[in-house]
Amino acid sequence: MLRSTISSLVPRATSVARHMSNAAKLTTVEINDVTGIATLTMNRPPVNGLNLELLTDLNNSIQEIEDNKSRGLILTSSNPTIFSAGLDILEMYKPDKERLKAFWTTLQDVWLALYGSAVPTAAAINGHSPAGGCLLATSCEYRVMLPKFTIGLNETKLGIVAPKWFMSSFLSVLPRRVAERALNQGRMFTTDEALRNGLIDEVANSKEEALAKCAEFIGSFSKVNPLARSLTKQQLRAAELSELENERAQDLEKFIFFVNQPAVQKGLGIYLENLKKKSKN
Ligand SMILES: CC/C=C\CC/C=C/CC(=O)SCCNC(=O)CCNC(=O)[C@H](O)C(C)(C)COP(=O)(O)OP(=O)(O)OC[C@H]1O[C@@H](n2cnc3c(N)ncnc32)[C@H](O)[C@@H]1OP(=O)(O)O
Repeated sequence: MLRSTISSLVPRATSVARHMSNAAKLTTVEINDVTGIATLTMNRPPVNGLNLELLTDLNNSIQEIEDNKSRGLILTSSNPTIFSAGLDILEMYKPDKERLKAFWTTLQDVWLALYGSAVPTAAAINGHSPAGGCLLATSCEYRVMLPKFTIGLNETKLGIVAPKWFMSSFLSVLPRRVAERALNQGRMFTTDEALRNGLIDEVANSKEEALAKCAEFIGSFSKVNPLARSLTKQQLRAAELSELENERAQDLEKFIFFVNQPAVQKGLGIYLENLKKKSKN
C-alpha cells in the first residue's frame, strides 16, 4: 500500500490547476501545477461511447500529455456513473466502410499510445467500465474504482471476440486462468470482485479520493529516474506492443471482415435494441 500523504498529490487544487488544452471537445486535459500530473477526462454524453471522434480526441490528448512532459496521466470520466460504455456499437452496426476503417485504426492508435505511454498512467474508474472501457483502464498501470460499478471484457455476450491486444491488456493485470474464464464468460466484475481478483488495485469512495489515490501511485515514482522507469515499462510491454505494430493491417482486415458478417450484424442489432428497450423502462 502506498504510504505518502495523499493531500500533497491530490490533483484538484483548482487555484493552481492549469488547463493545458480543451481544444478537443470530447476530452479535457488539466495539469496540476503542483504535482505536474495531467488529468485526462472523457466527456461524451450519454455514456462515453468510444466513437471515432472521442477516440481521436483521446489520442490527441495522450500525445499532448507526452509532449508536455507531464509527471503522469490519470484517465477518468465526467459522467458520475459511467467511465466508458466501451466502443460505440453504432460505429460497428451497419457501418460506413471508410469510417469503420478510420474508427478501428484510431482505436489501435489509442491503445498503442496508452499502453505504451512513457509517463506513469492510472485510471480513476468512477463508473461502469465494460469492454472498450475496460481496455482503457487495463492499459493503465494502476486502477482505482468506485464501489457498486462493474468492469470487464463482455464481448462474448455481444457475439463478438475481443482482439488479441484487448486480451494482452487484460492478461497484464489478471492471472491467466482468471482472464481466460472471464473472457470466455464475458464476465463483468463488480468493484469488490475486481479488487479480489486484482483487476483493480484499490477502491475509493468518491471520485476525488480515486484521483488522489491515482496521484499517490504516480507520486510513488518521484525518487525513481524517469528515463530508467519509462524504458523499464516499455521493455516489459514491448512484446504486446510490437505484436500489434507488426500486425496492424491484418488486425484491421480481420475486424472489418468479422464486423460485416451477417450473424455479427444481427447480434449487434439485437444487443442495441435490448439496450434501448432497457433505457426506456
Ligand atoms: C475481430 C474483432 C471484432 C470485434 C471486436 C469489437 C470489440 C468491441 C468492444 C466493445 O467495447 S463493444 C461495446 C460493449 N459495451 C457494452 O456492452 C455496454 C453496453 N451498455 C451498457 O451496459 C449500459 O449502457 C451502461 C452500463 C454502460 C450504462 O447504463 P445506463 O446508465 O443505464 O445507460 P443506458 O443503458 O440507459 O444507456 C444510455 C444510452 O446509451 C446507449 N448506449 C449504451 N452503451 C452503448 C454503446 N456501447 N454503444 C452505443 N450506444 C450505447 C443506450 O442504448 C442508450 O441509448 P438511448 O438512445 O436509448 O438513450
